[in-house]
Amino acid sequence: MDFTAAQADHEVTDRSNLPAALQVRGLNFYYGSSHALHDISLNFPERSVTGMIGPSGCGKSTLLRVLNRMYDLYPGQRATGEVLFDGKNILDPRVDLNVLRSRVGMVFQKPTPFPMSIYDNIAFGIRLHERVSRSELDGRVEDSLRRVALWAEVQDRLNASAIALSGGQQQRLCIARTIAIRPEVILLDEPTSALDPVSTARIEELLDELKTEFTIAIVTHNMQQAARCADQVAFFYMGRLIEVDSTPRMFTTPKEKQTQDYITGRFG
Ligand SMILES: Nc1ncnc2c1ncn2[C@@H]1O[C@H](COP(=O)(O)OP(=O)(O)OP(=O)(O)O)[C@@H](O)[C@H]1O
Repeated sequence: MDFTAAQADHEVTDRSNLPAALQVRGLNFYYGSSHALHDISLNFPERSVTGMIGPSGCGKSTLLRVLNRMYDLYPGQRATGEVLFDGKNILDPRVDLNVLRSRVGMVFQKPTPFPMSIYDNIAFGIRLHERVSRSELDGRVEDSLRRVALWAEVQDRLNASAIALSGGQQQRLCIARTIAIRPEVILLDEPTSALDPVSTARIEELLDELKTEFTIAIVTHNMQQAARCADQVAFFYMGRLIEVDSTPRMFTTPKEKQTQDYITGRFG
């Protein structure tokens, strides 16, 4: 891969010295008796993008779903170890999951707007977590839509159904919905895999802006995307974290042979 060309338009810097917003320590994860993640330890530096790459089935999405306890919705799935967020282990059963998920937001592969108006898609989550006046709500909706560069396209049809938006617009709406709640961390699971190249580029530009304020973790199959967007990249293989490093080092001088084989397209 031509790493320099992939990065040309994006600022990717070594932010690994920033304090970690999330610290994963000795994490193991099980789907029933199937051991899917093995002893993962990984820091997510604050106000940075961490890219998670690796072949299908290596555990990227599983790790992402641990970071906001999404797996808790499914019986038989369990995690051991620690994920420290603000000094507290979010795997602790006493953690309030509504609060956690308002602080650690998630955007999925397929855009998932609610079957309601564009305005209500954003307002819904805000109303769920806070008591705000109508004028403040209007301001928050507008601000969130502006942040994802959607305001100009939808300001005249805020009461129209979100389902009528294009796929790229829907995904930006889902990101707006997530940031409207003012989380600290945003998790994105292959957020552009269902989008065309123009919509993908817009989302990637957006991530560059959002990282000034939020800590971002993104799962991607697309190595050019990881090179363009991420400040650090973590490579997973068969449920293990093989290597994590700053993006330039990861793509130019990976330490492990498995990483090298993967990024040069020898498998995966
Ligand atoms: N609900 C489930 N029940 C049982 N096993 C599961 C479940 N979901 C995932 N797994 C298994 O856990 C492992 C990790 O899966 P995961 O979806 O995290 O991988 P991934 O790296 O995100 O893959 P992909 O890139 O294909 O999305 C795989 O072996 C998968 O088969």
